[in-house]
Amino acid sequence: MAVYTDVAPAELEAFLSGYDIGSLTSFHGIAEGVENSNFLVQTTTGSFILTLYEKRVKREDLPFFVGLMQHLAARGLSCPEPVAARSGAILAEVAGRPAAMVTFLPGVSVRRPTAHHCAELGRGLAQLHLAGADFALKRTNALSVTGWRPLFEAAGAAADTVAPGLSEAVAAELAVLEANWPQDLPSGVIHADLFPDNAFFLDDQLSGIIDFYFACTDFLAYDVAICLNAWCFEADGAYNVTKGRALLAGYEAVRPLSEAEKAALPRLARGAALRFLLTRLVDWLNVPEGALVRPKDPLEYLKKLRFHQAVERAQDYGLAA
Ligand SMILES: Nc1ncnc2c1ncn2[C@@H]1O[C@H](COP(=O)(O)OP(=O)(O)OP(=O)(O)O)[C@@H](O)[C@H]1O
Ligand SMILES: N[C@@H](CCO)C(=O)O
Repeated sequence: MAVYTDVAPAELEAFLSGYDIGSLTSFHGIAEGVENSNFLVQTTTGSFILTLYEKRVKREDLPFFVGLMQHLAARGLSCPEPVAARSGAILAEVAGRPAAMVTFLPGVSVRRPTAHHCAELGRGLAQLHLAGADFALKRTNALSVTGWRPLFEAAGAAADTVAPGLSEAVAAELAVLEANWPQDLPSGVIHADLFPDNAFFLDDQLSGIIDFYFACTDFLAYDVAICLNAWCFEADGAYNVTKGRALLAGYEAVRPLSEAEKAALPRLARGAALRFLLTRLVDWLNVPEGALVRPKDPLEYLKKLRFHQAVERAQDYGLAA
Protein backbone atom coordinates (compact mmCIF):
# COMPACT_ATOMS: atom_id res chain seq x y z
CA MET A 1 0.00 0.00 0.00
CA ALA A 2 2.13 2.93 -1.19
CA VAL A 3 0.63 5.56 1.07
CA TYR A 4 3.39 6.73 3.38
CA THR A 5 1.60 9.93 4.45
CA ASP A 6 -2.13 9.76 5.12
CA VAL A 7 -4.52 12.67 4.53
CA ALA A 8 -7.48 13.29 6.83
CA PRO A 9 -10.78 14.01 5.01
CA ALA A 10 -11.14 17.42 6.68
CA GLU A 11 -7.63 18.37 5.54
CA LEU A 12 -8.35 17.26 2.00
CA GLU A 13 -11.62 19.23 1.92
CA ALA A 14 -9.79 22.33 3.11
CA PHE A 15 -7.09 21.78 0.47
CA LEU A 16 -9.63 21.26 -2.34
CA SER A 17 -11.54 24.42 -1.36
CA GLY A 18 -8.71 26.30 -3.08
CA TYR A 19 -9.49 24.64 -6.44
CA ASP A 20 -12.28 25.09 -8.96
CA ILE A 21 -12.77 21.36 -9.50
CA GLY A 22 -16.17 20.83 -7.87
CA SER A 23 -16.90 19.29 -4.49
CA LEU A 24 -15.29 16.12 -3.15
CA THR A 25 -17.31 12.93 -3.66
CA SER A 26 -14.66 10.34 -2.70
CA PHE A 27 -10.96 9.77 -2.25
CA HIS A 28 -8.72 6.85 -1.42
CA GLY A 29 -5.05 5.91 -1.26
CA ILE A 30 -3.63 4.04 -4.26
CA ALA A 31 -1.81 0.79 -3.55
CA GLU A 32 0.50 0.73 -6.57
CA GLY A 33 3.85 2.45 -6.63
CA VAL A 34 6.69 2.54 -4.11
CA GLU A 35 8.08 6.08 -4.21
CA ASN A 36 5.30 8.56 -3.38
CA SER A 37 1.86 8.68 -1.69
CA ASN A 38 -0.91 8.81 -4.32
CA PHE A 39 -4.62 9.33 -3.85
CA LEU A 40 -7.50 9.06 -6.30
CA VAL A 41 -9.65 12.15 -5.72
CA GLN A 42 -13.14 12.17 -7.26
CA THR A 43 -15.18 15.36 -7.34
CA THR A 44 -18.43 16.43 -8.96
CA THR A 45 -16.41 17.48 -12.04
CA GLY A 46 -14.19 14.41 -12.54
CA SER A 47 -11.24 12.36 -11.26
CA PHE A 48 -7.81 13.61 -10.21
CA ILE A 49 -4.62 12.28 -8.65
CA LEU A 50 -3.24 13.93 -5.55
CA THR A 51 0.45 13.10 -5.10
CA LEU A 52 2.32 13.71 -1.85
CA TYR A 53 6.02 13.61 -2.68
CA GLU A 54 8.13 11.43 -0.42
CA LYS A 55 11.83 10.83 0.30
CA ARG A 56 13.32 10.59 -3.19
CA VAL A 57 11.64 13.72 -4.60
CA LYS A 58 13.35 16.98 -3.66
CA ARG A 59 11.19 20.12 -3.34
CA GLU A 60 13.61 22.07 -5.54
CA ASP A 61 13.03 19.60 -8.38
CA LEU A 62 9.24 19.97 -8.39
CA PRO A 63 9.13 22.98 -10.77
CA PHE A 64 11.03 20.86 -13.31
CA PHE A 65 8.60 17.94 -13.01
CA VAL A 66 5.38 19.96 -13.16
CA GLY A 67 6.77 22.23 -15.87
CA LEU A 68 7.76 19.19 -17.93
CA MET A 69 4.30 17.60 -17.67
CA GLN A 70 2.72 20.90 -18.76
CA HIS A 71 5.18 21.15 -21.66
CA LEU A 72 4.68 17.56 -22.87
CA ALA A 73 0.87 17.73 -22.56
CA ALA A 74 0.89 20.99 -24.54
CA ARG A 75 2.76 19.13 -27.32
CA GLY A 76 0.16 16.41 -27.45
CA LEU A 77 1.77 13.71 -25.31
CA SER A 78 -0.80 11.87 -23.19
CA CYS A 79 0.56 12.53 -19.68
CA PRO A 80 -0.87 13.93 -16.43
CA GLU A 81 -1.49 17.68 -16.50
CA PRO A 82 -0.90 19.61 -13.25
CA VAL A 83 -4.09 21.30 -11.99
CA ALA A 84 -3.72 24.90 -10.79
CA ALA A 85 -5.45 26.18 -7.67
CA ARG A 86 -7.62 29.31 -7.90
CA SER A 87 -4.52 31.24 -6.82
CA GLY A 88 -2.64 29.89 -9.88
CA ALA A 89 -0.37 27.77 -7.69
CA ILE A 90 0.53 24.30 -8.98
CA LEU A 91 2.54 23.17 -5.96
CA ALA A 92 1.06 22.96 -2.48
CA GLU A 93 1.62 21.30 0.87
CA VAL A 94 -0.71 18.62 2.28
CA ALA A 95 -0.16 16.75 5.55
CA GLY A 96 3.26 18.32 5.79
CA ARG A 97 4.41 16.99 2.40
CA PRO A 98 4.93 18.85 -0.88
CA ALA A 99 1.94 17.97 -3.07
CA ALA A 100 0.34 18.52 -6.45
CA MET A 101 -2.90 17.61 -8.17
CA VAL A 102 -2.78 16.20 -11.71
CA THR A 103 -5.37 15.00 -14.20
CA PHE A 104 -6.41 11.37 -14.13
CA LEU A 105 -5.42 9.34 -17.21
CA PRO A 106 -7.65 6.50 -18.44
CA GLY A 107 -6.11 3.14 -19.22
CA VAL A 108 -4.47 0.24 -17.46
CA SER A 109 -0.89 -0.89 -16.96
CA VAL A 110 -0.04 -4.31 -18.39
CA ARG A 111 1.61 -6.76 -16.03
CA ARG A 112 2.88 -9.04 -18.81
CA PRO A 113 3.65 -6.83 -21.83
CA THR A 114 3.57 -8.44 -25.27
CA ALA A 115 5.82 -7.53 -28.22
CA HIS A 116 2.96 -5.33 -29.45
CA HIS A 117 2.97 -3.39 -26.18
CA CYS A 118 6.76 -3.05 -26.49
CA ALA A 119 6.42 -1.61 -29.98
CA GLU A 120 3.81 0.87 -28.75
CA LEU A 121 6.04 1.80 -25.84
CA GLY A 122 9.05 2.31 -28.10
CA ARG A 123 7.08 4.75 -30.25
CA GLY A 124 5.75 6.56 -27.20
CA LEU A 125 9.23 6.91 -25.72
CA ALA A 126 10.58 8.44 -28.93
CA GLN A 127 7.60 10.81 -29.09
CA LEU A 128 8.35 11.84 -25.50
CA HIS A 129 11.97 12.55 -26.44
CA LEU A 130 10.96 14.65 -29.44
CA ALA A 131 8.26 16.54 -27.49
CA GLY A 132 10.79 17.31 -24.76
CA ALA A 133 13.47 18.57 -27.14
CA ASP A 134 12.56 22.24 -26.64
CA PHE A 135 11.84 22.08 -22.90
CA ALA A 136 13.83 24.94 -21.39
CA LEU A 137 14.63 23.58 -17.93
CA LYS A 138 17.49 21.16 -17.22
CA ARG A 139 17.88 18.66 -14.37
CA THR A 140 21.00 16.63 -13.77
CA ASN A 141 20.34 12.90 -13.48
CA ALA A 142 21.18 12.16 -9.84
CA LEU A 143 20.89 8.45 -10.66
CA SER A 144 23.35 8.22 -13.54
CA VAL A 145 26.93 6.98 -13.27
CA THR A 146 28.06 9.60 -10.71
CA GLY A 147 25.18 8.67 -8.39
CA TRP A 148 25.82 4.93 -8.23
CA ARG A 149 28.87 4.82 -5.96
CA PRO A 150 27.12 6.74 -3.14
CA LEU A 151 24.23 4.25 -3.38
CA PHE A 152 26.70 1.34 -3.23
CA GLU A 153 28.39 2.89 -0.20
CA ALA A 154 24.98 3.37 1.47
CA ALA A 155 24.36 -0.38 1.07
CA GLY A 156 27.87 -1.27 2.21
CA ALA A 157 28.83 -4.76 3.28
CA ALA A 158 25.16 -5.54 4.04
CA ALA A 159 24.84 -6.14 0.28
CA ASP A 160 26.30 -9.61 0.88
CA THR A 161 23.37 -10.45 3.17
CA VAL A 162 21.15 -10.17 0.09
CA ALA A 163 23.36 -12.48 -1.98
CA PRO A 164 26.85 -13.84 -1.28
CA GLY A 165 29.44 -11.96 -3.35
CA LEU A 166 27.04 -9.20 -4.37
CA SER A 167 29.27 -6.48 -2.97
CA GLU A 168 32.28 -7.66 -5.01
CA ALA A 169 30.20 -8.04 -8.18
CA VAL A 170 28.80 -4.52 -7.85
CA ALA A 171 32.20 -3.02 -7.04
CA ALA A 172 33.69 -4.62 -10.17
CA GLU A 173 30.84 -3.44 -12.43
CA LEU A 174 30.95 0.05 -10.95
CA ALA A 175 34.67 0.32 -11.77
CA VAL A 176 34.09 -0.80 -15.37
CA LEU A 177 31.22 1.62 -15.98
CA GLU A 178 32.88 4.59 -14.26
CA ALA A 179 35.90 4.06 -16.54
CA ASN A 180 33.91 3.45 -19.75
CA TRP A 181 30.69 5.42 -19.48
CA PRO A 182 29.74 6.85 -22.91
CA GLN A 183 30.36 10.53 -23.61
CA ASP A 184 28.77 13.02 -26.01
CA LEU A 185 25.61 11.14 -26.94
CA PRO A 186 22.42 12.97 -28.00
CA SER A 187 20.85 14.28 -24.80
CA GLY A 188 17.56 15.76 -23.72
CA VAL A 189 14.61 15.16 -21.43
CA ILE A 190 14.32 11.49 -20.41
CA HIS A 191 11.61 9.81 -18.30
CA ALA A 192 14.17 7.57 -16.54
CA ASP A 193 11.58 5.27 -14.90
CA LEU A 194 9.35 4.13 -17.77
CA PHE A 195 8.41 0.71 -16.41
CA PRO A 196 5.17 -1.11 -17.34
CA ASP A 197 3.49 0.30 -14.20
CA ASN A 198 4.06 3.81 -15.57
CA ALA A 199 2.47 3.24 -18.98
CA PHE A 200 -1.26 2.95 -19.64
CA PHE A 201 -2.97 1.13 -22.49
CA LEU A 202 -6.50 1.22 -23.86
CA ASP A 203 -7.43 -1.55 -26.32
CA ASP A 204 -3.72 -2.43 -26.45
CA GLN A 205 -2.80 1.06 -27.67
CA LEU A 206 -0.55 3.23 -25.49
CA SER A 207 -2.91 5.77 -23.90
CA GLY A 208 -0.72 7.52 -21.34
CA ILE A 209 2.62 7.87 -19.57
CA ILE A 210 2.78 8.78 -15.87
CA ASP A 211 5.27 9.21 -13.01
CA PHE A 212 7.71 11.83 -14.27
CA TYR A 213 9.44 12.08 -10.89
CA PHE A 214 12.76 10.70 -12.06
CA ALA A 215 12.67 12.71 -15.29
CA CYS A 216 15.88 14.58 -16.00
CA THR A 217 18.35 15.63 -18.68
CA ASP A 218 20.50 12.74 -19.88
CA PHE A 219 21.39 10.54 -22.87
CA LEU A 220 18.21 9.70 -24.80
CA ALA A 221 19.58 6.21 -25.51
CA TYR A 222 19.93 5.66 -21.75
CA ASP A 223 16.11 5.92 -21.55
CA VAL A 224 15.91 3.27 -24.28
CA ALA A 225 18.24 1.07 -22.21
CA ILE A 226 16.04 1.52 -19.12
CA CYS A 227 13.03 0.39 -21.17
CA LEU A 228 14.83 -2.65 -22.62
CA ASN A 229 15.51 -3.70 -19.02
CA ALA A 230 11.98 -3.00 -17.80
CA TRP A 231 9.95 -4.39 -20.74
CA CYS A 232 11.96 -7.08 -22.54
CA PHE A 233 12.89 -9.65 -19.91
CA GLU A 234 10.68 -12.60 -18.96
CA ALA A 235 9.83 -13.57 -15.39
CA ASP A 236 12.55 -16.26 -15.50
CA GLY A 237 15.18 -13.61 -16.26
CA ALA A 238 15.56 -14.44 -19.95
CA TYR A 239 15.86 -11.61 -22.47
CA ASN A 240 13.08 -11.75 -25.09
CA VAL A 241 14.69 -10.59 -28.31
CA THR A 242 11.30 -10.46 -30.06
CA LYS A 243 10.16 -7.86 -27.53
CA GLY A 244 13.48 -6.03 -27.81
CA ARG A 245 13.23 -5.94 -31.59
CA ALA A 246 9.67 -4.58 -31.34
CA LEU A 247 10.58 -1.89 -28.80
CA LEU A 248 13.63 -0.74 -30.76
CA ALA A 249 11.79 -0.77 -34.10
CA GLY A 250 8.93 1.22 -32.55
CA TYR A 251 11.41 3.75 -31.19
CA GLU A 252 13.41 4.02 -34.43
CA ALA A 253 10.25 4.48 -36.50
CA VAL A 254 9.94 7.85 -34.73
CA ARG A 255 13.53 8.68 -33.83
CA PRO A 256 16.35 6.67 -35.46
CA LEU A 257 19.31 5.91 -33.17
CA SER A 258 22.69 7.27 -34.23
CA GLU A 259 25.63 4.91 -34.81
CA ALA A 260 27.20 6.22 -31.59
CA GLU A 261 24.02 5.47 -29.62
CA LYS A 262 23.87 1.93 -31.05
CA ALA A 263 27.52 1.32 -30.16
CA ALA A 264 26.91 2.57 -26.61
CA LEU A 265 23.71 0.58 -26.02
CA PRO A 266 25.30 -2.42 -24.25
CA ARG A 267 27.12 -0.15 -21.77
CA LEU A 268 23.98 1.96 -21.26
CA ALA A 269 21.98 -1.22 -20.61
CA ARG A 270 24.55 -2.40 -18.04
CA GLY A 271 24.37 1.02 -16.36
CA ALA A 272 20.59 0.99 -16.31
CA ALA A 273 20.57 -2.49 -14.76
CA LEU A 274 23.11 -1.39 -12.12
CA ARG A 275 21.09 1.76 -11.30
CA PHE A 276 17.92 -0.20 -10.51
CA LEU A 277 19.87 -2.95 -8.74
CA LEU A 278 21.36 -0.29 -6.44
CA THR A 279 18.18 1.68 -5.66
CA ARG A 280 16.34 -1.59 -5.00
CA LEU A 281 19.24 -2.84 -2.85
CA VAL A 282 19.20 0.32 -0.69
CA ASP A 283 15.41 0.08 -0.31
CA TRP A 284 15.67 -3.65 0.44
CA LEU A 285 18.15 -2.99 3.24
CA ASN A 286 16.22 -0.05 4.67
CA VAL A 287 12.58 -1.15 4.98
CA PRO A 288 10.99 1.18 7.60
CA GLU A 289 9.43 -0.47 10.67
CA GLY A 290 5.81 -1.45 9.92
CA ALA A 291 6.11 -0.54 6.23
CA LEU A 292 3.25 -1.90 4.13
CA VAL A 293 5.21 -1.47 0.89
CA ARG A 294 7.26 -4.52 -0.11
CA PRO A 295 10.51 -3.38 -1.77
CA LYS A 296 11.29 -4.73 -5.23
CA ASP A 297 13.83 -7.54 -5.70
CA PRO A 298 17.35 -6.23 -6.40
CA LEU A 299 18.47 -9.66 -7.63
CA GLU A 300 16.11 -9.37 -10.63
CA TYR A 301 18.46 -6.66 -11.82
CA LEU A 302 21.61 -8.61 -10.98
CA LYS A 303 20.40 -11.27 -13.45
CA LYS A 304 19.75 -8.58 -16.08
CA LEU A 305 23.17 -7.05 -15.48
CA ARG A 306 24.83 -10.44 -16.01
CA PHE A 307 22.97 -10.79 -19.33
CA HIS A 308 24.18 -7.38 -20.51
CA GLN A 309 27.76 -8.14 -19.48
CA ALA A 310 27.77 -10.86 -22.14
CA VAL A 311 26.23 -8.66 -24.87
CA GLU A 312 28.76 -7.43 -27.44
CA ARG A 313 26.67 -5.34 -29.85
CA ALA A 314 23.30 -3.59 -30.03
CA GLN A 315 22.07 -6.10 -32.61
CA ASP A 316 22.05 -8.70 -29.80
CA TYR A 317 19.08 -6.76 -28.36
CA GLY A 318 17.15 -7.18 -31.61
CA LEU A 319 18.20 -3.89 -33.20
CA ALA A 320 17.86 -3.89 -36.97
CA ALA A 321 21.36 -4.11 -38.51
N1 LIG B 1 -2.35 10.63 -13.68
C1 LIG B 1 -2.74 9.41 -13.30
N2 LIG B 1 -3.87 8.86 -13.83
C2 LIG B 1 -4.31 7.64 -13.43
N3 LIG B 1 -3.69 6.88 -12.49
C3 LIG B 1 -2.56 7.39 -11.94
C4 LIG B 1 -2.01 8.65 -12.31
N4 LIG B 1 -0.88 8.86 -11.58
C5 LIG B 1 -0.75 7.79 -10.76
N5 LIG B 1 -1.74 6.90 -10.98
C6 LIG B 1 -1.94 5.63 -10.26
O1 LIG B 1 -1.14 5.66 -9.08
C7 LIG B 1 -0.14 4.59 -9.13
C8 LIG B 1 1.16 5.06 -8.54
O2 LIG B 1 1.58 6.20 -9.29
P1 LIG B 1 3.16 6.44 -9.53
O3 LIG B 1 3.68 5.30 -10.34
O4 LIG B 1 3.35 7.83 -10.02
O5 LIG B 1 3.66 6.32 -8.01
P2 LIG B 1 5.15 6.10 -7.52
O6 LIG B 1 5.12 5.98 -6.05
O7 LIG B 1 6.03 7.12 -8.14
O8 LIG B 1 5.44 4.65 -8.14
P3 LIG B 1 6.75 4.02 -8.82
O9 LIG B 1 7.81 5.06 -8.85
O10 LIG B 1 7.04 2.84 -7.98
O11 LIG B 1 6.26 3.67 -10.21
C9 LIG B 1 -0.03 4.24 -10.59
O12 LIG B 1 0.40 2.90 -10.77
C10 LIG B 1 -1.47 4.43 -11.08
O13 LIG B 1 -2.24 3.31 -10.72
N1 LIG C 1 10.66 1.44 -11.23
C1 LIG C 1 11.55 1.26 -10.08
C2 LIG C 1 10.84 1.67 -8.81
C3 LIG C 1 10.50 3.15 -8.80
O1 LIG C 1 11.62 3.91 -9.05
C4 LIG C 1 11.97 -0.20 -9.94
O2 LIG C 1 11.26 -1.05 -10.49
O3 LIG C 1 12.99 -0.47 -9.25
